[in-house]
Amino acid sequence: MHQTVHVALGERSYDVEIGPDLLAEAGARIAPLLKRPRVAVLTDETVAGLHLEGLRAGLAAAGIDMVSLALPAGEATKSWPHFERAVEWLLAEKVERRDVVVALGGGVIGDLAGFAAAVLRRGVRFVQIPTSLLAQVDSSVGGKTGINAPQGKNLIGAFHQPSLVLADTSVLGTLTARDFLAGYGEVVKYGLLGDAGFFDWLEVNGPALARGDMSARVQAVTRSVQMKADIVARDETEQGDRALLNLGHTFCHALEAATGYSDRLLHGEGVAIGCALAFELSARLGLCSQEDPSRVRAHLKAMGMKTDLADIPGELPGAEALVELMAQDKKVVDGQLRFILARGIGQAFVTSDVPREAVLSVLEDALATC
Ligand SMILES: O=C(O)C(=O)C[C@@H](O)[C@H](O)[C@H](O)COP(=O)(O)O
Repeated sequence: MHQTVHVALGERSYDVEIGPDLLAEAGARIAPLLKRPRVAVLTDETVAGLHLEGLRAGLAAAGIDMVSLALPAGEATKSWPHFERAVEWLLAEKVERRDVVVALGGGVIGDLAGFAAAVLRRGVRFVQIPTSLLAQVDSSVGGKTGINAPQGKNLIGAFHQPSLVLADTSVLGTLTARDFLAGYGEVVKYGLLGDAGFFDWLEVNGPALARGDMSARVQAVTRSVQMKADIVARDETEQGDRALLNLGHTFCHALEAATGYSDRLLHGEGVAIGCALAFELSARLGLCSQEDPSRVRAHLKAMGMKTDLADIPGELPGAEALVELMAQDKKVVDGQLRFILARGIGQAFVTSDVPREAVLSVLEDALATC
């Protein structure tokens, strides 16, 4: 059942291994990268309780020692204080330039550990062991690392590719339903941005995925990672096409900032709502038919996911304030915001030709239902 996706980036190329029970094989798979049999593992407290001993045993089976630091779970950890703590710990552990840092966790840990590895002694290698669906299909692949700033999401960071990604699909079984569905938001994104057939497949197989069907999970993770690998190989540093992977994220990042990176809205939940809004905006601009946003929302709802701004608990700021938050988006060029819109399901494209009034009107209508 194991699959391998190769990310072709010249001397920065690496494999993404996907399948059940990979944690037990971690030592054998990481060993070829090591100059000495020792790794430093960054993780979070929740994941540590569930999977750190499994990783320790997998490494020990290949004679590899590990030291570990567990940070608090949650998006608030992607911030300067925890980043500083992680870097200082790696220095205290005397992690050397030829050593390997391991990120064991979801997107927060992967992004933070990757950024720590990028700056430690001006760059050490790192291995991603993503434990959430979101991290397996998205954040562990492609080398975007970083932390959030008070001004916005992921505003401080570096491109730093991992040397290997081990996506153990068995560990998805320990996710809460909420976390699994948040990650599913990123899976749906791939169908929406570039593969209508995959979206059709998800409409049929999404419920089986959520129930834990391992073969469906491996298939969905592999298709998602393959799509991401192809895009990243064409455009590693987001000069063009890579921005397609940002479908739904312009709205999402503004909503995450507006909710204070709190438990009110998980990143993947914001992506799902953001994709629904991006399709609504596309339909209103006459780019796609009105059936497309309806179909997107129908599938998200059928999966029991957050779809509307009304699904976010607590107060939200007004439409003007949300658009203002978007001004910090990394896709802004010469002060002009760029959006990922769609001509249909599977047909996303990047454009700066979006009237501010159209964005405001989509948001005002969405806020009116809150
Ligand atoms: O890898 C990418 O490129 C993406 O845009 C994938 C996104 O799903 C991911 O959330 C990414 O971290 C967002 O990047 P950002 O540059 O918009 O912060």
